[in-house]
Amino acid sequence: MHALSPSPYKDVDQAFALAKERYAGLGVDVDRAIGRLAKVPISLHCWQGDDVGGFEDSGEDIGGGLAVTGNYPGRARTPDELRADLDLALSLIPGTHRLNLHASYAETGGRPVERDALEPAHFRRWIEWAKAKGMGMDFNPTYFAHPKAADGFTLAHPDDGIRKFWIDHGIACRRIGAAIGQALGSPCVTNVWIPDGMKDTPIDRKAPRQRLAAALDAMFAEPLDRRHNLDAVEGKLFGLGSESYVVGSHEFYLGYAVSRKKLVCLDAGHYHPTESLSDKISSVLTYLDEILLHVSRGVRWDSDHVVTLTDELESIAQELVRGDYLGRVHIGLDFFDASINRIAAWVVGTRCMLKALLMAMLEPTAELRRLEAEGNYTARLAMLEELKTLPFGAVWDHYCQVKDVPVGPAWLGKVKSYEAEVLSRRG
Ligand SMILES: C[C@H](O)[C@H](O)[C@@H](O)C(=O)CO
Ligand SMILES: [Mn+2]
Repeated sequence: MHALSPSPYKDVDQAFALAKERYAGLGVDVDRAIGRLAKVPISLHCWQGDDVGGFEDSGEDIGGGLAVTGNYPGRARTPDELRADLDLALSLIPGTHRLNLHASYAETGGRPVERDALEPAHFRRWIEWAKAKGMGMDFNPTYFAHPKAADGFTLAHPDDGIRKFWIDHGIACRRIGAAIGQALGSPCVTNVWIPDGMKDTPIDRKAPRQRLAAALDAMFAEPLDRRHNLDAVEGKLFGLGSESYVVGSHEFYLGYAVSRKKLVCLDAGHYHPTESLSDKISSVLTYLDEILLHVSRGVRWDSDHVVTLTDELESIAQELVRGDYLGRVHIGLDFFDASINRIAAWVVGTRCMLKALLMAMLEPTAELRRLEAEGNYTARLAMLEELKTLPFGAVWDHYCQVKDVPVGPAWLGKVKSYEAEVLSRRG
């Protein structure tokens, strides 16, 4: 037990010792699994903390076919509040992680700065904050909540001037991404998602896609050091108000990423409900060196519910571990829920992602592979079901304890105290 860990669970060590024996009986080295998990950063998205509001104070609606529901008190209203909330969330999640920031979270000293004129200096305080915590950062141009995106088109806009504005925003953001990556000594994944699409059946599906490809080429023209910045492109099946046609579909971006050597971003909420992100990982990694994940949870029309330990989350983690893909996959989260405590949402989602990875790392994969290769599908199925009730929780509790974060639901008490002392005082 970690000397500094005040845990209400006196039996964590004992349970861990028994669990370790159980896993060892299956040939699984629990300590190795824990060591592997500790090396996996999850990129926490800033936008869960303030309902995707950002700090531009432009008065614009979120737009872009995105919707945040709920009015739980305590939304972060300033960058300092958001950083304080993230500080608390990160203190309740085992391991060292990353921050995923949107361009609309710039700090411009109260002076409005247009998005095509943003510079690394506007993110200096975020970079300093991450550096002090030994964290890396990822970045996103913001193609919504802006008058020039009000008609639902940005990089595929038919108007040359508007398209140019958004290309220049992308150029500015790639430079900011590179500055972040250089400052923090870890490549920044700069992910492009645009809302462009149509509510009803378009006549011309072709021209907007041709404009988007050309706009992306112009935006990506400047070569940047891959040690500092990695470009990613994120597709989507539909959005609110773009139900019939999305210019940047999955197929569009997969083709773009393969032909231009970019990362594709797979968002778990962006496919037809009968499709699963987990099945796409090994397909796209056959052709791409690296990808970005936006781990989310789609529920009916909404693509962005808080991540929980679902079968699909377990499958995603299994694919990453079984395929030995962790060095090629950047794991980010993407959800926004304003109906519950926003810090708790980060903690639940990130802890679930880590739990799923740990479960996958505790799998006797070599043995399961052997059964499959022998065609022994009966034993494969039986083993997969038996593995589900192994004492995984005891290993997770031990991991939280050695990483000096609360074991079990004890973290919720810290969030509730912060809610009473800090969040409830926000207007
Ligand atoms: C706020 C993000 O950029 C956004 O969620 C995007 O990644 C997305 O998934 C849009 O549906
Ligand atoms: Mn996403």
